[in-house]
Amino acid sequence: MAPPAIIAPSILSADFAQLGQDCARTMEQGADWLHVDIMDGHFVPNITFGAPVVAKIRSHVDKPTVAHGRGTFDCHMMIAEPKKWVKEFKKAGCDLYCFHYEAAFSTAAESPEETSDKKTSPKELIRYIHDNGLLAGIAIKPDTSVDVLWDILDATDPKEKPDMVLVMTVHPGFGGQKFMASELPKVQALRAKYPELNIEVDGGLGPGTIDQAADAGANVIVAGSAVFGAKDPSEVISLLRKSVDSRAGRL
Ligand SMILES: O=C(CO)[C@H](O)[C@H](O)COP(=O)(O)O
Repeated sequence: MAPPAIIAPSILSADFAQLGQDCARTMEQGADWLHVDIMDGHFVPNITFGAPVVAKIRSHVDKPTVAHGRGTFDCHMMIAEPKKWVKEFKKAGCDLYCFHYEAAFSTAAESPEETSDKKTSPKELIRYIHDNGLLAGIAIKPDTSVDVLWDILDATDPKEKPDMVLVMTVHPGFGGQKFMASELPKVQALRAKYPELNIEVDGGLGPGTIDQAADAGANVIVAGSAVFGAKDPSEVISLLRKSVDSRAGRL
């Protein structure tokens, strides 16, 4: 059976002038995780915020008591040099550090102050994230084939295996874009091979698109505009959860 639904509202659609309160309210409305979009203006053509802001909002939401538990900060690192920021985000209160495969061969520098000629690789980066006490996620953009993930998911050393895969259903950079159903065969292929893997989808998810994503096998659902723009966010969160859990035979 696929793992239970995890609903992770993307705070990209929150009111940044009252981010802490918006995050706390979303949790009260039934969210499991918060999806925290970090954009650096290089890897994607947009800039959001960094570790100091994550540290501030962390104080508004209780830390999870178990891995993958309620209150998990699922930090989606849309940044060009993911290894550089692992320690900073751990300190800030991130729980799950999800980097992009497309950025994973960048510099091996381990802090913003450091430079390095060495390059890292996805498996090395996952090991490094785990060694720093975080869960590790790996994300792929719409133009990236799911085939790049098999070798990583089949890593024999558990330290090099990701805890979650994120399949982007929009081109990363902005909220409120149209859902790309063309990405769902990637989710189907992942679910067929890994029944227990946490598979996250992100971009354009809401009441009108959730059934397709749930049918494909996604269980971690990111929704920004659909949740923060809803008249009744609790109702939307509950609808997303039901769609996933009923398809997984949990209801
Ligand atoms: O990663 C993202 C953009 O790069 C956002 O998380 C995503 O697009 C969510 O927004 P929405 O649900 O409004 O599409």
